[in-house]
Amino acid sequence: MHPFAQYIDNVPDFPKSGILFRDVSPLLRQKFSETIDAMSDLFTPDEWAQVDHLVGIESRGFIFASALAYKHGKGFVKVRKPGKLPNVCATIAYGLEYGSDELQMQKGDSGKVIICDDLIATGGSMKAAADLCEQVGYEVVGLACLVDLKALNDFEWHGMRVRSVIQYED
Ligand SMILES: O=P(O)(O)OC[C@H]1O[C@H](OP(=O)(O)OP(=O)(O)O)[C@H](O)[C@@H]1O
Ligand SMILES: Nc1ncnc2[nH]cnc12
Repeated sequence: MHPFAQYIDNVPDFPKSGILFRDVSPLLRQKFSETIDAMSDLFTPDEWAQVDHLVGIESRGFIFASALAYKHGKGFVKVRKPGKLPNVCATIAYGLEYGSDELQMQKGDSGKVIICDDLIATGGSMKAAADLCEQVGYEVVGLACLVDLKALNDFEWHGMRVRSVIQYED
């Protein structure tokens, strides 16, 4: 087990019956810099050099995308839940482990992006974000999560796998 796992709370039946919620809040409280550095290490210096922006998926993805953008001197781009962004260019409905929702983006440019989130479960949120990035004009060159619930997905997008720091196999 990854040493960070001791700082992740496993909460049964949250937010719905049958969901085992992996709460990374204690890890962020106690090991924030180390966590961001570990996500940074998912990509080589050469890979970082070609990136223009970090994309964060609202809301927990904002934490990681913004910290990595600052660390690497890159731009920060938001994927948001409906009704929060002006000048929306694209909207996608999606399903996630415990519900369904929509994500939205503003028009992008031709920049290369890495999409960040705290956790991938079914992959619904990550797929929606990657499809949105493509629709609004970005080139997706990386997908990154702190936690991958591997039993719930075999996710890839256009042949690209998600890189993660911590994996749960069951
Ligand atoms: O792989 P999936 O099945 O799509 O689930 C993963 C998503 O679920 C959580 O977001 P949530 O929508 O709960 O929003 P939050 O970040 O605002 O808590 C998490 O932060 C991921 O974005
Ligand atoms: N099991 C889970 N724990 C934490 N966040 C989640 N988002 C979707 N599924 C989740």
